[in-house]
Amino acid sequence: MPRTTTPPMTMPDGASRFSGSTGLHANLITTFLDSLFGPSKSSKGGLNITETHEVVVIGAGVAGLVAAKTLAAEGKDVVVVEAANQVGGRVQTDEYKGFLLDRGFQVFIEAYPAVKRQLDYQALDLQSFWPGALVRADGGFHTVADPFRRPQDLIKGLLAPVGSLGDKFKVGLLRVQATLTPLRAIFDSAETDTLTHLSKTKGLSPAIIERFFTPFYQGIYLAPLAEQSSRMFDFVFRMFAEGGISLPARGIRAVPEQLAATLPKGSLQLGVAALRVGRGFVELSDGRVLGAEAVVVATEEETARKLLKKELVRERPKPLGGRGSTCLYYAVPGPAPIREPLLVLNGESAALGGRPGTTSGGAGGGTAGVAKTAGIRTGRASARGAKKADTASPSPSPSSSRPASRYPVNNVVFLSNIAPTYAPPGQTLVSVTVVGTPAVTDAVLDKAVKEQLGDWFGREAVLGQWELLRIYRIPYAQPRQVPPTGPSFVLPAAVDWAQAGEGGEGLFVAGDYRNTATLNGACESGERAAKAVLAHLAAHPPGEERRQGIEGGTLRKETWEEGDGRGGKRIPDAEAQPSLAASSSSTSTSALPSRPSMPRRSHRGQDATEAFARFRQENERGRSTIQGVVSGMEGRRGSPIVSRFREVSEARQSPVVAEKDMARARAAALRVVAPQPASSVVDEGFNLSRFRSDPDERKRIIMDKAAFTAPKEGMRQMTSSSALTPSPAASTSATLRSSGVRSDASSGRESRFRD
Ligand SMILES: Cc1cc2nc3c(=O)[nH]c(=O)nc-3n(C[C@H](O)[C@H](O)[C@H](O)COP(=O)(O)OP(=O)(O)OC[C@H]3O[C@@H](n4cnc5c(N)ncnc54)[C@H](O)[C@@H]3O)c2cc1C
Repeated sequence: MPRTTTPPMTMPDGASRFSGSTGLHANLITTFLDSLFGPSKSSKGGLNITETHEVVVIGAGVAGLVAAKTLAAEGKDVVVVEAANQVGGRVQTDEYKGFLLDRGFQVFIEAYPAVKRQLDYQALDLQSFWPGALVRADGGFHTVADPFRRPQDLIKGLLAPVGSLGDKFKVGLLRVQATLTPLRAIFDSAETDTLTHLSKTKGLSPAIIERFFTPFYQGIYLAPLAEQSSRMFDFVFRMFAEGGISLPARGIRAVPEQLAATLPKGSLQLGVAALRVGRGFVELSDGRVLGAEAVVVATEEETARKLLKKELVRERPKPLGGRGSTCLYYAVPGPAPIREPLLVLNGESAALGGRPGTTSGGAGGGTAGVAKTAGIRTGRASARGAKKADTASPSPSPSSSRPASRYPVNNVVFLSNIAPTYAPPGQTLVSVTVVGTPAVTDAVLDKAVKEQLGDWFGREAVLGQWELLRIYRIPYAQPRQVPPTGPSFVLPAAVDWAQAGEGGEGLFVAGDYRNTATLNGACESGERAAKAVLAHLAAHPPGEERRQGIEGGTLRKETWEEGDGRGGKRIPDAEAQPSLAASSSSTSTSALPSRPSMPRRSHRGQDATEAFARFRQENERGRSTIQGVVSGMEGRRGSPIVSRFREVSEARQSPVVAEKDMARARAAALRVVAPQPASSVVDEGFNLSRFRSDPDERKRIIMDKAAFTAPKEGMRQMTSSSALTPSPAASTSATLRSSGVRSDASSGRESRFRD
């Protein structure tokens, strides 16, 4: 790909008149102002970069939030763009009539290692399930508890008609083995499907598979056991053995909300979708184009494949596809018919005609059956389940005479038994999970569910008192993970377009489809993407991706105005003022990299010019503190530009800088305190772009003591030997040190500013 030349940089009114060292200062200051004032514009190749960041993350699901959190914690200037109006992606909770309704029944598995690293469990106020389940079989409910954690239920468990004594012994062994197997070994192990794994490898009987493992794991995988990797079974089984399952008291949405709360203020942009992604830029649905050193695409697989076509398609020619689930919520007056905080499983799968070796199982067959009764087409997986269920041999259980079509439920939970906060006082919240998304009306589904649960909990109560609150149909709840997943179970975090000769370095991916289809997989892939981004940023000087990623072309005569709070909107060419690029004739400006220019309209442009002029005056008097500029502009207190200035100024001068200001202040400091060469160097054509990108150039300038002017107040000249290190990361930290930023050695973060 041809390297594009750097276009002339546009300057705010007045700035282009400066030349020589003043001109350079002007450029540095303009750069600084850009970093302070947010959206501004640079034109390149028909793309108008409206603001720039070190990293843009696309998607505020758990994976994107973890990536952003990790990067922000390292002091990176990161922005997250999210198409929806809230964070969390698939992890959502709605409040309705005083109930907390998670969008689809989900559980919080406490042992997940990456989840543990990322979340503060205490703050989530986790409300626990009892370890085990209540299995509906043979017309009654039977407790199957984890004897290691609820030994008091051991006898009940042994007596339950859910498999033989031999089965129960084998499950105990399986549990011990699981905790002794390293996680890595699980994902490296020979792989088959879960049904074969349980029946053939582990030697479990059809009874325990059908009555316990099928509804339990089908509720997790949202797919028949025959379509799920045995590695996933071993992983999740181990997680259950190691820790509890629970729900945050405020609903599952507390998970992404906690992650989002760690991000710097202003770094989340909701309700704006990424339309196009390339090396160094992201084009958004509101018309803006963000420039970035690195871009993390943390959407679901389908969108990621649209945004990053070539590489993801080559990586996996066909997408994994998704699995759906349907969740019905009911309000029940008074207490629940079952008081224990337990998951209730439909162990009557035998009644549905399922058997090991088929893919039926309780809900799979039932779901399709509902649709079949209603004469409506279902999704492929459900239909397959129905076919097998219909042809299987009948069970000897008392329920066997019932037609499968009437029994869609996979599992039921009286959620307010687990977390009383999920229901208003005096009421019970019931969640009912149906695997898949049956193509039947809500009324048909509600009727089928109530009929089944009427048999379980009493027809009069269920049909007469249970009020349907909402039905959530989620066609894409999880990516499918059908064996063989092979060595690519965990996919790489970086998209190496450069390798393909297409210059795509700086593009990264995250999401549960690149790992296990769980919260843990999402967290882990977010962590890995962030790690890859950090390595990339350390190896590539700032500006490189943006400069190289946007192909050459003509400058668009467009400008921007403020107004929508997200960086403004386009003003048609005809209304645009004459291009500033044309009036920017200074030699020094043309030598600069593709920094965004200041918008020229309204108070913002005036303020920028005024701030700049004020800054210059202060600078000449050796008082180039930002505070000086702010105090000089007291009269314009109401103006957003002044308050923004003040905010950053205060952050920079306070002894302890809040996390939220760190990234922006760091970026600002990097630009402002870049060494200011004397006029001789400027005359040679000091090139900030080259200074940033070319280690030799940087070294040359730094080594040439004569090339420096005396540092101004509040800015220290770089003297430490580490400042000479050609690595951009080292240069950055030296620069920060020179500006009074103390680096916290243990965390690698800058933790403090001083003037
Ligand atoms: C019903 C249900 C039950 C589940 N149960 C469990 C469970 O019990 N345990 C468990 O561990 N996991 C469970 N999961 C899975 C878990 O929730 C997911 O694995 C995880 O949330 C995926 O996170 P993600 O960040 O990879 O993707 P997502 O959450 O899908 O996030 C992707 C984000 O990208 C955004 N986006 C998409 N396109 C664009 C664009 N062009 N521009 C900007 N933004 C865009 C989306 O709006 C979304 O916010 C369940 C999921 C569901 C739905």
